[in-house]
Amino acid sequence: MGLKAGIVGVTGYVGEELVRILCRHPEIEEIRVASRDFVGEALDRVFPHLRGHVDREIWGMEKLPDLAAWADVVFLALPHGVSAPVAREVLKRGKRVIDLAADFRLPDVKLYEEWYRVPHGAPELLKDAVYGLPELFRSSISAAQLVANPGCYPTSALLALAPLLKHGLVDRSTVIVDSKSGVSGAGRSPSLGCHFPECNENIRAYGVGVHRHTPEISYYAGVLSGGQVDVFFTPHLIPVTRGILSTVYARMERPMDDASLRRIYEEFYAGEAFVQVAVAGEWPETKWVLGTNRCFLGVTSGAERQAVVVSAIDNLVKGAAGQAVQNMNLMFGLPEVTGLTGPGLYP
Ligand SMILES: NC(=O)C1=CN([C@@H]2O[C@H](COP(=O)(O)OP(=O)(O)OC[C@H]3O[C@@H](n4cnc5c(N)ncnc54)[C@H](OP(=O)(O)O)[C@@H]3O)[C@@H](O)[C@H]2O)C=CC1
Ligand SMILES: CC(=O)N[C@@H](CCC(=O)OP(=O)(O)O)C(=O)O
Repeated sequence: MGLKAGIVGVTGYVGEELVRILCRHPEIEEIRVASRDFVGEALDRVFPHLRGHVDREIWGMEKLPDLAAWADVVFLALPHGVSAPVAREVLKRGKRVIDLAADFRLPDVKLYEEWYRVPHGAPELLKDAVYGLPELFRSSISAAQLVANPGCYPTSALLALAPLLKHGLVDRSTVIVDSKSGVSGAGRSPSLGCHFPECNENIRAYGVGVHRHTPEISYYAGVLSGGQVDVFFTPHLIPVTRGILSTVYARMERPMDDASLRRIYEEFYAGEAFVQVAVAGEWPETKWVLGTNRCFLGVTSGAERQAVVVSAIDNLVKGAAGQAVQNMNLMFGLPEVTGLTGPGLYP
């Protein structure tokens, strides 16, 4: 097909992961990249592991109009608040945008500004944005000009919750999402909390009760179930580089044995290339998904009518760059798995 892909924010972890995936994608003809710092540098000087694979100069943000005019699709791996006006510039030139930040994930400006505490940079575009979680919202993605790639925690939580919610199996008044993330989830810019002596050999909850992924999980859980879902979400930082493990708890409306619940999950995700339901007695681990676009789910129903679902993803792949490429494949009519297959890293 020969697609031209632009990546803005290439010097971050998500931008780099996009390059890593797209440079092996058989339908990508060329990649051009932009960022704020390192302008004029060769990308393979910033990331020597890309040497011999992608040989590009990093453009500054002033070249955005050129990038947009040239590209078929532009990925925005920028912080929230920064990406919305950039999306507007690209869309103005008739090109497709996949935004990996949070600017277009929530349904309205009020909710966004309440949780993100910054003014929305392009509110007029919200109505056109499509939430890019393919396994749950596939039909609207292919025609979209603007895709809001989901947050990493919401991806892990919503894939775990969807069968329960779609089938009306659980009490929607108390859904608990307990998540652990590796430190790459916080991006490449140094911060005290991610400094090695602070986060190594340590586990800490953060954003308790106020994390900005809470409304994203609640809103799309509500869309899936057709009613309000009260989500209690707590993320934790753990001393690994990549990976998210989310454990989701909900009270079942009626008793159901393990095998029946697992069958519901297997049927729900039958035919999905990237969602695997673990066999009985297996509990997903982050090492099962590292470097892959997979989500591994383990499920059980306990004696007290509780459903417990364990969900493992790689935050940078299914939680970000891989899912964005999955969305690109859908938007351009390519097989959804193109450029995203193959086993991950182990150990
Ligand atoms: N890390 C993860 O696991 C996930 C991240 N995301 C989201 O993806 C986006 C990128 O995340 P991540 O790669 O981790 O973040 P990083 O902090 O690693 O990278 C951010 C990138 O944005 C650039 N940038 C920052 N500010 C500006 C600006 N004002 N103008 C232009 N460029 C700017 C940075 O450039 P420079 O190097 O020049 O400062 C860098 O290239 C964020 O919105 C994040 O929330 C989503 C899912 C998962
Ligand atoms: C470990 C860690 O810090 N994780 C990040 C998740 C980043 C992310 O994916 O969030 P957005 O794309 O919604 O900004 C956090 O909790 O803010």
